[in-house]
Amino acid sequence: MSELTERSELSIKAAELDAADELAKLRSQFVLDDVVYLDGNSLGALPAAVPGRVEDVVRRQWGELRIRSWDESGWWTAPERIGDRIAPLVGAAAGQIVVGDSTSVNVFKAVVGAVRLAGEGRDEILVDATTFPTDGYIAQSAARMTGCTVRAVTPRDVPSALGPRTAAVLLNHVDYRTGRLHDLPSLTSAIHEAGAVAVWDLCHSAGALPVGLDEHGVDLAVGCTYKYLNGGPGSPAYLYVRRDLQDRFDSPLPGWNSHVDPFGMRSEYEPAGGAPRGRVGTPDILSMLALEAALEVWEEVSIETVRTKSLALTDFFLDCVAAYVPEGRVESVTPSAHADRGSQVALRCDDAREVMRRLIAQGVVGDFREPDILRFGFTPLYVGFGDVERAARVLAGLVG
Ligand SMILES: Cc1ncc(COP(=O)(O)O)c(C=O)c1O
Ligand SMILES: Nc1c(O)cccc1C(=O)C[C@H](N)C(=O)O
Repeated sequence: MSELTERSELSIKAAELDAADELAKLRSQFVLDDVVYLDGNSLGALPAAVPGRVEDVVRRQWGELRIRSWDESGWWTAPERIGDRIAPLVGAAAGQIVVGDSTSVNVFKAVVGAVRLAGEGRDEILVDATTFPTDGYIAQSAARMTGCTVRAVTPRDVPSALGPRTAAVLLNHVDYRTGRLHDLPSLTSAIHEAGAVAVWDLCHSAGALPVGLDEHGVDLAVGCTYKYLNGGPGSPAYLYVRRDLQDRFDSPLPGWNSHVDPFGMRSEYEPAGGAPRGRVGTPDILSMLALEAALEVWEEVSIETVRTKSLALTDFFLDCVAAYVPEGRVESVTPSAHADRGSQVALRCDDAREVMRRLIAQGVVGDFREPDILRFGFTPLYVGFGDVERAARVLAGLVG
């Protein structure tokens, strides 16, 4: 088939897929221009509801109500309330997620908390060898503080690395570089069989695919909200502590916001019950309420529908790349099996840094990851099949 015929066939296919896409209407709920935005796995696009909400929070809630807003505008309870909004997206019942702090800080709370839950005689922390670096750094420090050692293990090798000394295992649900989706149900169950505590980092899966935290008995989980949840730059992260562990969860950062009686101003620490035990200090209200507005877009969306579209988008991108880009010029390092794929496609390419720079200059925004990865994230709420076809076509024009 000639290149031109192939191109028009894929363009027609893209138009058909867009016409049949039940999520296509959501794109208007985001502020987007004619750029193809495939970097929502780093920073999600701006939901149209956010600017007005932030304006109200600043001008009315802060400007007019001032201190009264802690009660009257629901500021004080925002961490748990917004946690409950995230909960269904990651398969958690209400009352187990608290929003606040960065992912890194929550990794620290979760890993130290996990080691403390694991109890005596367990002094090894296994960490995903392919992890996003911050998790590894934090785990190292958590280990030093708790008298543990850290061992880096590739997720698929975790079952054979587990033993009677394993206290906690920190894993990424989706690999930030390759887009590989790890098998959360079976790894969690192997960790439990060994008597250890499972901590999952959901940064690259929450809002892109079903996680099933409760269903799979995950112990602790953390995630950011600025990627597929579109909370905005630096929006607060979250911590999940499974309900039956909450009474034993011993936070290494027991700030006054997690006290059972914060305004009692007591010198003795007594932890609150439930999700608020994961709080630390005063919540970052402006970012948090921007996130709350951003989450409204999920009101009528099921995460299963999002997953179906996500897989269709990444499949279609791989098809378009295969059709347009000369063979051997780029190589996908993202698994082709749906069961192993998150919501991104990573293409290895020798001159990836320069190619991404030129792609961005031509209106296709992905990102470059060391050493040679072109990374494209597909946010089903606002990316369409026409975007996908255009991205592959522009890429082919650059590398062909
Ligand atoms: C898997 C993963 N964990 C953690 C982080 C970052 O943590 P923080 O929100 O503390 O910057 C990222 C991305 O920045 C990430 O991809
Ligand atoms: N959090 C980020 C930031 O503050 C600046 C630039 C990028 C980020 C990211 O989130 C990177 C992202 N976690 C990644 O997967 O590479």
